[in-house]
Amino acid sequence: MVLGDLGKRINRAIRLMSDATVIDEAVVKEMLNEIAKALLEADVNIKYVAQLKNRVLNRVKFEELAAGVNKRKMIQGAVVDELCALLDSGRDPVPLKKGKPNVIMFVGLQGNGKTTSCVKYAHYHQRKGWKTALVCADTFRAGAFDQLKQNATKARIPFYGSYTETDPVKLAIEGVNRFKLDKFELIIVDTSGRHKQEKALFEEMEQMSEAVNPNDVIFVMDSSIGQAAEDQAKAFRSSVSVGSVIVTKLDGHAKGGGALSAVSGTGSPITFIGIGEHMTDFEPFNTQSFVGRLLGLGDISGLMNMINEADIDKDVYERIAEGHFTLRDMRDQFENIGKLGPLSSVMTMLPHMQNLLPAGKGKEGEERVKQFMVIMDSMTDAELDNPKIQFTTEREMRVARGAGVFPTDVRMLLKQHKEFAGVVEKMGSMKGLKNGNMNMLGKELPKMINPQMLKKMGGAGNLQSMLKQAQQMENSGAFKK
Ligand SMILES: Nc1nc2c(ncn2[C@@H]2O[C@H](COP(=O)(O)OP(=O)(O)OP(=O)(O)O)[C@@H](O)[C@H]2O)c(=O)[nH]1
Repeated sequence: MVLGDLGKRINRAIRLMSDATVIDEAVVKEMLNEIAKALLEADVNIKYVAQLKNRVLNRVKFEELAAGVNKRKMIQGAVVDELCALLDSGRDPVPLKKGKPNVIMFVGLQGNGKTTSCVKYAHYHQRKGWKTALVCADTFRAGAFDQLKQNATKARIPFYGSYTETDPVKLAIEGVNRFKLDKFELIIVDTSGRHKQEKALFEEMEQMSEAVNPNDVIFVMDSSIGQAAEDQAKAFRSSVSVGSVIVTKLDGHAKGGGALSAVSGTGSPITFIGIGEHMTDFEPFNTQSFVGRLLGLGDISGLMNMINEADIDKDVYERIAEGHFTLRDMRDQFENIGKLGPLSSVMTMLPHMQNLLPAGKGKEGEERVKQFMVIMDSMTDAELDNPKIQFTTEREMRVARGAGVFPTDVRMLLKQHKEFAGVVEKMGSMKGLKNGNMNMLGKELPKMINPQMLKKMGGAGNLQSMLKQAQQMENSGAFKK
């Protein structure tokens, strides 16, 4: 999870408070001091940290609390709400209009991730069905057009640019007009940056904005500058009408929390975050979801949206409900998860699941899943489709050779499959599960899971509440079949 350490420290402070025999003002103050320390180390401005502490304390008036009130839950809720408030700009982003040409201009300093984010943004919307195109109006940095061209080609996004034209405004107008004629719905204009905020950059931005009349201006900012983001965001806002912000490089910076809160403090909504160099290392930003994942509480509604949007094979869930789980089903499952997004991100959407992936090990888990898929690709159809398959040592060695791995890797895969298949078989024998009886599943599933793993998932209670949330989402029609 992005900012995993910050989340873990806040979580630990909340847990210590919850474990205290008596929860009084002193215990709550101690918890808030720990949370404040963690936030300050993430470079959150001291003024916001003090505000958060005061607001939580004001909400928990001990002398006025009625008997029987669940103090732990109430205090936890207050902390979550105030963390959300810390990241909430109070303003909605500019909505995009389907079926119309939306011109979006990207601005930011050089090297902050503007070009990369333009392509990620285009790719994200293209996957959601928007007719999207890119215009490279960065004539300042040599190589900017090549970078955009290469990435746009990889993502199959139409683009416009020139190696010879030196006037960025002229280029932008030509590109936007061409794509408007072709009825593109999202026309993204990448503009030049500079190493620092300087007159020439702001003048160019103003001219460009007047010329292409954008529906939205997105400011791209590197999170590594922490709370200094406030001044940068204000400077850009005073020059062009910035509608929203994309905060990049949150994958590697301890100061990310400071940057996010500082930007929100300027009143510009953060719409996306960049969490790596790859095209899919890009996530929509929503305060509730972000705080939920930061604290390991999960984001079931975000996960359901991802599942609905991804083109995944849902038949495998039917087979599981019937109690069958072959190696091919396991392969399909891995493929489905891969379609949702990076494994490390998907895991944080499930409550307490990030505990299963130790800090910084998300990529390792992803590599392991990829390796398992290569191993399964070296098996025969008969092996993949027989739920009770037994491998001889000879076959294990042959499959390992075919996949270019060690026989121990093959054995590890078979062991995992056997464990899953066992749970699935027991689930299949439970009457009512096929009709989606989550209550029954909530009671029975904890008995089938290895106790250590169950503990890491937050215990039986958490598993039940997770299933309940999923059921509520399903009942509300959020999960389309
Ligand atoms: N780790 C990480 N790297 C990123 C992220 N976003 C961008 N980068 C990297 O940051 C570097 C600079 O990104 P660019 O997109 O070229 O920056 P730019 O703002 O367009 O720069 P100019 O075009 O010169 O203004 C590249 O190496 C990117 O791969 C991110 O979210 N995480």
